[in-house]
Formats: sequence, structure tokens, C-alpha cells
Amino acid sequence: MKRCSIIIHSVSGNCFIIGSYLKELMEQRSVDARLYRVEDPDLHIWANKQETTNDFYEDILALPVASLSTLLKSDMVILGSPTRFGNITAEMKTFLDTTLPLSKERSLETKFFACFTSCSHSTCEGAHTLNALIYWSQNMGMLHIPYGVHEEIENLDQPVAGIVHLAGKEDSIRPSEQLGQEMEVYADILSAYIQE
Ligand SMILES: Cc1cc2nc3c(=O)[nH]c(=O)nc-3n(C[C@H](O)[C@H](O)[C@H](O)COP(=O)(O)O)c2cc1C
Repeated sequence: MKRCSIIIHSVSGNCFIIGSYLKELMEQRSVDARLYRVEDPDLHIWANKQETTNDFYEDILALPVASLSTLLKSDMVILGSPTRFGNITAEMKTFLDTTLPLSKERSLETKFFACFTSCSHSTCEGAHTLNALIYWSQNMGMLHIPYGVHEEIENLDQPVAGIVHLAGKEDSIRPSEQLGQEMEVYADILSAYIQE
């Protein structure tokens, strides 16, 4: 089976929920899907003061930490990061900055790539985050698979680049059935590239 590594950073749990569901969807489509996290040394502080972090704190910590070998062993890499001022988080950036040798060696060239984000209120700001992640994948020579246009889905509010979740001011609007439909469509598209 081809391997798909989903690597997340998540503080309030939304990227964790999306990543977990995507893993499930990819597994249902005969893909060896695995979920990883990037390191976040401050997460315990957030868990102490924010209920949304506390909800998934142990589940997030239980995930294996992604490394360069995670990327090298994957046929497809999916990155999920919260949006911070229209960009990825410092923690996701720190992980991506460790990949410089892989870009020089072109070790990830021709592997498939996809991405998602969660933000509070702005699909537009989320789209900037997706672009930052895609730009990293282009540096690696990876092949980005977009979400695309889907008129069959009723409430059309996704950028073509990937998945954006809107969590609201308190981060407490968890990914919905609507987003679930969009993710199913995206899982169909993504798995088609690596199904055996
Ligand atoms: C420092 C900071 C900056 C943020 N910037 C944005 C932003 O530019 N646009 C937005 O819609 N949400 C913004 N947010 C909200 C987060 O993207 C939101 O909490 C997201 O759901 C977190 O994902 P998670 O639940 O996986 O941690 C920001 C949050 C923080 C803490």
C-alpha cells in the first residue's frame, strides 16, 4: 500500500479533527494513512487556560512527531496548520525549516502534496495559509493536488487549493457535516493518485 503522511499542528483541536478524519477517509480508500504532529513546546500552557485545547490535548500529544524520515517514506504528504495572521504557525514553520537539506537533494521530488487549515473567520486568510504550504511543496518539487471546483456540493465556500475550516471567534465551531462532505470529495481525488 502507498503511504500518506498527514502532519498537523493544532492548538484548539480543529486541525487535529480534520487530520484524523482525513486519515480515516484515506484508509477507507486503501491507502496506508498515518497521522503525525509537529512539536509544540507551549501546548500544555494553552491546555491549562483554554477549554478547546484541553478537549484534545492528550490525543494530540499521543501522535508521533514527524521527522525528515516521515517525509522520505511517504508517497503523499498532507500538511495541516492553523492560520496565524494569514500564514502558517511558527511551530509548523520550524518543522518545515528542517527540510532544507531535502530541497537541496531533491529527495521529495514527484511526491504528492495536499494541505488544509483552520482559522477563525476568514476563508481568504486561510487561503493565504494554504498558499504558504503549497509554496513549501513547490520548493521541494512536489506535486500539489488541488481540491478544485465542486458544483455538486451545495454550500460552495472552499478555495480550489485545499480545505479551509472556519472555527469562529472561540475556536469552538468544530468541523461540520458540510466540511465532512468536502473532505470525502477531496479524499476521493487524493487517493486516486496513490491507490494500488
Ligand atoms: C496569533 C493568532 C493569529 C491568528 N490569526 C488568524 C487569522 O489571520 N485569521 C483567522 O481567521 N484566524 C486567525 N487565528 C485563529 C486560528 O486560526 C484558529 O484558532 C484556528 O482554528 C486554530 O486551529 P486549531 O484549532 O487546529 O488550533 C489566529 C489565532 C492566533 C492565536
